[in-house]
Amino acid sequence: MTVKVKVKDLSIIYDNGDGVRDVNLDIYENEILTLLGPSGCGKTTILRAIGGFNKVTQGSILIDDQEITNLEPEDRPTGMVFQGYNLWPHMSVYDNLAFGLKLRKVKKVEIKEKIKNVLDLVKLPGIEKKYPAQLSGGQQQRVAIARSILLEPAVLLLDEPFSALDAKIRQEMRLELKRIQQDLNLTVVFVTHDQEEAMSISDRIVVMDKGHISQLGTPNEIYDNPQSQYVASFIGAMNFLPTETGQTMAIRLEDVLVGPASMYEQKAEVEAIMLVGHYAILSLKTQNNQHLQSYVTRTESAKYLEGDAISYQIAKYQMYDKKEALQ
Ligand SMILES: Nc1ncnc2c1ncn2[C@@H]1O[C@H](COP(=O)(O)OP(=O)(O)OP(=O)(O)O)[C@@H](O)[C@H]1O
Repeated sequence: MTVKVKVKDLSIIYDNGDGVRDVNLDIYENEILTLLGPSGCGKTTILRAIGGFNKVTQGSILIDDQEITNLEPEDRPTGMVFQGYNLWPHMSVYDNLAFGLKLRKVKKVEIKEKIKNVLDLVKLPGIEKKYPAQLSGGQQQRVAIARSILLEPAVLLLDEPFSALDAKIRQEMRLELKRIQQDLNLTVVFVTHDQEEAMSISDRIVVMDKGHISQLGTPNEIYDNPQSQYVASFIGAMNFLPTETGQTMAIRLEDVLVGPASMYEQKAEVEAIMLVGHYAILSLKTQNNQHLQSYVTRTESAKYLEGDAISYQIAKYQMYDKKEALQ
């Protein structure tokens, strides 16, 4: 795999001491790499540094083996889309899209052609004459992405681009982005604090915690093998049970198998049944008064009532040292 962006020993320390420290990261060509973590963990700081919007305290950033650490944003082969839609409200979609191309002295007929093609790509054909205020949030964000793509960046940087959109449009936009990225073979660095979003669009995810990388891996690697309790708590749903040895046992909800009272060795009582669309979450109280949750199908959930005696088995779990505080 070709390394497109290399982040080497990068530290960015703000005046108040916050920031990111000693970040090392290789981003491959044609991948969507997501920086994921809670607010303030340093995702945006890294993304902005790649785009040239943050002063680097130490370390370097290379794109296609060329050092770009101190270049101005406009001199880098990157395109950035921010949280808001950042279209110019007084300009038509056409003028918004044409702006960067005109600066690059692209010929008028060519600009027209490129804008037509990119609007087809983001599935908004024929909206050249509209103004941003006449578009929905999702449409505006597609235009913002189209504007970045038009300049053919080597790397597309997206900072929570869908966070202002409602859940359904957000999901559609994820699929759209994945399609566009594959159509154009783009290298994308994506920032989000939404683990579901990260899981669904990324080739690889960087889970961040307080200015450093906690874990880097494919969505499956991170889901199946979280290397710390912090990562385990951040990705997907988990049961955390304290053990007698002072460690914490982490169990995915799908790894708690439940059945009638005689089925498994471990016994429990049904505390609550919560329907969540096509499946349900069964809450159990174990014999030593611990609480466990399990995913069951709707059909399965209909077999139980609160207070029923049932049995369970833990199919898979991981142990973490208690020393590591849950965040
Ligand atoms: N310009 C700045 N000056 C001082 N501190 C800053 C500045 N920008 C960010 N920080 C601090 O640096 C840390 C990392 O911030 P950053 O914006 O990168 O986090 P984030 O993970 O992107 O968070 P969010 O999801 O809220 O955007 C935070 O503690 C933040 O308060």
